[in-house]
Amino acid sequence: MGKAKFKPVGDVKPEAEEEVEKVEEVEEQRDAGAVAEEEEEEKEKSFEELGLDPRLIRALSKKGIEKPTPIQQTAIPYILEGKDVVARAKTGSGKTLAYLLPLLQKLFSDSGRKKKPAPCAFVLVPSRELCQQVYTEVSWLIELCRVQLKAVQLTSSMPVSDMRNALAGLPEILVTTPACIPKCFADGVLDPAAISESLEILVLDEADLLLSYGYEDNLRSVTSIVPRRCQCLLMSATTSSDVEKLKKLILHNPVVLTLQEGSDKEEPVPSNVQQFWISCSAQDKLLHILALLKLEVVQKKVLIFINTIDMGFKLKLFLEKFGIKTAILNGELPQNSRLHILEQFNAGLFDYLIATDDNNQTKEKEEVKGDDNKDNKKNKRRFKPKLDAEFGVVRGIDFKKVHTVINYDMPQSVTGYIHRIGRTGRAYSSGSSVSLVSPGEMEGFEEIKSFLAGEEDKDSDIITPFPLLTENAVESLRYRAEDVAKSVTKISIRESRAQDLRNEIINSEKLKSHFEANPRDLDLLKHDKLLSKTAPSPHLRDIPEYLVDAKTQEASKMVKLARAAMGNSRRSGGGNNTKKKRSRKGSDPLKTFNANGSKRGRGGGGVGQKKDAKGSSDGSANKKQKTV
Ligand SMILES: Nc1ncnc2c1ncn2[C@@H]1O[C@H](COP(=O)(O)OP(=O)(O)OP(=O)(O)O)[C@@H](O)[C@H]1O
Repeated sequence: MGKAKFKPVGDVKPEAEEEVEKVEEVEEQRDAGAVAEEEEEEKEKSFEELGLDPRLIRALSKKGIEKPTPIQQTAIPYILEGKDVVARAKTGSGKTLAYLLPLLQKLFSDSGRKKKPAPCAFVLVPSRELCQQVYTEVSWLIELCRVQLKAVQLTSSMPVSDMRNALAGLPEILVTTPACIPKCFADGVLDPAAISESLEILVLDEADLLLSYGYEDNLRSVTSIVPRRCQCLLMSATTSSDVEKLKKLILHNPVVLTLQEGSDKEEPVPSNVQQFWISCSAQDKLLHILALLKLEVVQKKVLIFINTIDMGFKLKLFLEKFGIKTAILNGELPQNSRLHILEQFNAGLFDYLIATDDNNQTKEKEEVKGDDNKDNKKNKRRFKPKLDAEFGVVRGIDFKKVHTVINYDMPQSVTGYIHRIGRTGRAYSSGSSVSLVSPGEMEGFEEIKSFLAGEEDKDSDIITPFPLLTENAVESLRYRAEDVAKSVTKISIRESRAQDLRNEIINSEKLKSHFEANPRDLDLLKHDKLLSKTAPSPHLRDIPEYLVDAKTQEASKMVKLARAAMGNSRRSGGGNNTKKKRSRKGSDPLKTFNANGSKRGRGGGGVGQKKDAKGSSDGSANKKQKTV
């Protein structure tokens, strides 16, 4: 998170000029001293210098958070001043605390006074998972600060009686989705007039996603009762016309902050994420993911994205046959199960999570065309899933310690790519991504690449070919992979999906009561259990050494060594990892090792300098390539 600059973007209304100038002043001051790296470092502000309350600083310290990220350094003072703020900063840059800290500080001064008839701070997020995440974050801050504030979360699926109970203690902070508020009005749980009287701060988190989740009408009914004096904050990872629309709909003369790191170019993907790709046919994707995971040339934990639920089950069943256990996360699972899977994954209880990243049912309808890219009219969908409209597992979720994101299926949009990749390399940690790109996905992939490279740098290769898998290594697995793939039939996929759903519904009930009694116990149920009825046969579980190409074997050893050096063993818990950053940097084989033989020197032929897709090896095409 090194050097950072902020500058105003977009069409700020004339009356906002004063604020924008202030932002420019900030930028000028930073630029003036930006010659020497040390000076730049010196200018980094501490939480104290941002004017944060000592209670909050102590609470952060207890959680191992010692210095603010760039977006926090810039946004917090403006929010404390009472300005409306639009903050755009890349995924994992710490936007949640950037608004929660000043929001809480503002409420501190009110705590102890007479309770208001409705919450005075609303945080609106696009999904239930995010609701839970933000609620958890705000709850530990309140707890550690020992202040008399109360936060609640509401989602549309809650029974009205639960909603009433939650609001009965007159909470100051409400974390919810936009869809839930009109429902609360309709059920008489929230009173619009009381909100108009009480509301002081409104936050739209993940603003770039709110409209794409279909919340426009819901948001309009909320904004119609937001009082003029209310401070509005809009946080987003990408710039889009949706953000602009929301800005116009809700904000008054906002300060617009855009985080730019290192250069003037906007880089929406964190610079500490190395991005790779592998070109293969749609049919060969199973083979390639098998090679990546079985030969252990990617760092665990691994988050694997697919576009349809059936594909997730196909992948799970396929990998199971080789003794690779995975868990599945998608919108048809009950909410308790989803939250539990997330908690278990974050706690390091399993290494591989296969996730479907949104609730777009049209994609689900395409599943029959599916992975083989074949139109097959006979294959009408028989299993119609009931997807949760507030499901959004990927976007904005703070997956902990994910080292690798794999796009098994390519996302359908540039924004989708950015949000997926943003699940690794969060805050000050490092990560990498590997995208499996079939010929049919190449157009979309090129679009993503040119977006990331930007207008001026069209030829630069931010996403480079994955260097640690040789063709021999992949081919050595082909026979087994193809044989096993045939055994994963549509019927077995359907049965597994139905079985998994049944299991999780039962689990969900157990979880509900269990969580009530033991909120901290994570190990009640295993989500990465086998779905196939037969255990993997030994000849598939253990790939004989003679089959594995020597160079890939060496790469795999390096990855394992790096894992050991990083202390990234399975079942490692949470905690602050900034202290390990140095050794992690030095030992990541994705920076120091090249399967083609050479170790990477400063100007040498490692991953960063590896030949690009067009065959350039002079490094010029890779000048945007970041090392982790
Ligand atoms: N100042 C800090 N120092 C260290 N870690 C931090 C700091 N601020 C936040 N974090 C941690 O960084 C991670 C990412 O933060 P957060 O989820 O707020 O990112 P984000 O910008 O909202 O990402 P996204 O756009 O994907 O939602 C979290 O685990 C958070 O606890």
